[in-house]
Amino acid sequence: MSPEEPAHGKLLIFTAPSGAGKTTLVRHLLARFGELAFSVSATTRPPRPGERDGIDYHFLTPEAFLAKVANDEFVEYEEVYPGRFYGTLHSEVRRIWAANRTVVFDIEVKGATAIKRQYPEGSLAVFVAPPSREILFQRLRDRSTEDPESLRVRIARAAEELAYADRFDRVLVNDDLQAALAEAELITRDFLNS
Ligand SMILES: Nc1ncnc2c1ncn2[C@@H]1O[C@H](COP(=O)(O)OP(=O)(O)OP(=O)(O)O)[C@@H](O)[C@H]1O
Ligand SMILES: Nc1nc2c(ncn2[C@@H]2O[C@H](COP(=O)(O)O)[C@@H](O)[C@H]2O)c(=O)[nH]1
Repeated sequence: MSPEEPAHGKLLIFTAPSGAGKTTLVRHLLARFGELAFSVSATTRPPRPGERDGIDYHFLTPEAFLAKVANDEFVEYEEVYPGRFYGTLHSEVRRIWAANRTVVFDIEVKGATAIKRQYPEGSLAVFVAPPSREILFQRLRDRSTEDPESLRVRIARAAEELAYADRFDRVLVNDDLQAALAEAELITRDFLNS
């Protein structure tokens, strides 16, 4: 923990391969539970249509991102795809805990593991599993956010990430969306009340 962080609050981590549905679940939970606040990650990838700087991500140049790395401003960071960095800022965790809220993360498996390692107390990590690899890849294709090369890289990485499921506290299978949203709500309510 960085020395300036206030008393340790709770952390709710949603992790999964790309396309499994963690952003969909997290958005729903943020609308449903006022106690939660989203940890806005920093990234060097360009914004997708409709994404807003400071809301969906802090969109940074590679130079600005690496300056923050050198300045020890990240809880964790990963080069998730070649040349594409993503990281959790200490300032986000501090901001949310200072407001007495629980930090919610939408993060890939290595970053989730790093956060769990740094905050073993007060954290819950939920792995969102797709019903099958084929459905996962189909969802990624249907989302239509990636160019063919990015899609290929995400699918290759997703195959590796599926093997991480057992390392987290809970596995939530995102098959029928309404059922998955209901289960995510139950998990969140139990965690907030714990
Ligand atoms: N249960 C579901 N049934 C059908 N489609 C779904 C379901 N859950 C999510 N989707 C759709 O699948 C796509 C991927 O979902 P989402 O963007 O939430 O995944 P993600 O895990 O956040 O991916 P990434 O890591 O790439 O950001 C989206 O188009 C979303 O609307
Ligand atoms: N290690 C981290 N991974 C992160 C962070 N923020 C997001 N992510 C994950 O990156 C991939 C790709 O995201 P996308 O928005 O380009 O689809 C996805 O798995 C995110 O969850 C972070 O701060 N650290």
